[in-house]
Amino acid sequence: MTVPLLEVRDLSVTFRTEGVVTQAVRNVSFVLGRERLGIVGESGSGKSTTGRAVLGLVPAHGSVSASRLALNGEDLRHLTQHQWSRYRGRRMALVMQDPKFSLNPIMTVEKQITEAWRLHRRTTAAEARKHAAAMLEAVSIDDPERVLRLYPHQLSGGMGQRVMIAAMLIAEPELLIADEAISALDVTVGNEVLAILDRLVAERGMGLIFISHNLTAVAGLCDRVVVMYGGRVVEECAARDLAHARHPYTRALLAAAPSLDEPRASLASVVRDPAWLT
Ligand SMILES: Nc1ncnc2c1ncn2[C@@H]1O[C@H](COP(=O)(O)OP(=O)(O)OP(=O)(O)O)[C@@H](O)[C@H]1O
Repeated sequence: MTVPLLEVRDLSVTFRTEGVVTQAVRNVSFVLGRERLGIVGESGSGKSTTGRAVLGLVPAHGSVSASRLALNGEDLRHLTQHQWSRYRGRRMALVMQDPKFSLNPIMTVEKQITEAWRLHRRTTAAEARKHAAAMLEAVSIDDPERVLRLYPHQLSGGMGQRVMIAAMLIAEPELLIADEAISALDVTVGNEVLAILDRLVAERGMGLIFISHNLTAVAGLCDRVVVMYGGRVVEECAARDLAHARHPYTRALLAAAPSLDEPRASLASVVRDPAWLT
């Protein structure tokens, strides 16, 4: 039997802040191969917390439990912070929403891309620079030698996001988690970034978890989709079947998805059924 790239079983995350308990993720289970899995759901449904728990990035006031959390069969549940940082540096990576906040403003593009990579490998600065330039080419940046010398404020949003992707992929991770990775970009630039992710995931045989509000992007990019509501998975289907999803919440999400040619229902007007949470 082949071991899946990622196994998540009965994942729960609870936050305790000033006496208030929030159950952000409740018994979430899914399996990921070297494929693209979309996680969709409205704001607060637990998508990001699920992604962060897989990466060992839940803050200390959150408690995480799972009956299985494994990367290529390796149990991740009892890793120390040091072990987590090694997994994140080499085997798993996160691309977040806004490169403005993810890139270090006082580091050149070259430094951003090579720094984490050099921590894990013995390599010269010249070799690292060559590799970084090749990564910039892989994310369709023209004139990489020039761009390596720039600082984040000199990059457009789309270029910043490509630099982030280059920085995350230089270590050749097996799993990439993209959390609202195109939400801060305009439609055209967002589509370009999607096309780059699509190509890189296929070329490198990675697994991708693509967390997004954008059902159109998810349906276009992903193989399978998990729909979350109130911290739970309420539906899982092939991305091509998303338009025919059965669950009333997924249907409501689809009805509320923005469209250029017709007005859409507001998600706030959806009647919510407590039974979805049981
Ligand atoms: N660090 C945190 N401390 C306390 N509560 C948190 C924290 N992070 C998330 N939560 C809570 O957990 C729940 C799920 O949030 P989460 O960010 O995972 O949802 P989401 O579906 O990713 O939403 P969005 O699309 O707005 O990012 C929410 O109720 C949120 O307020």
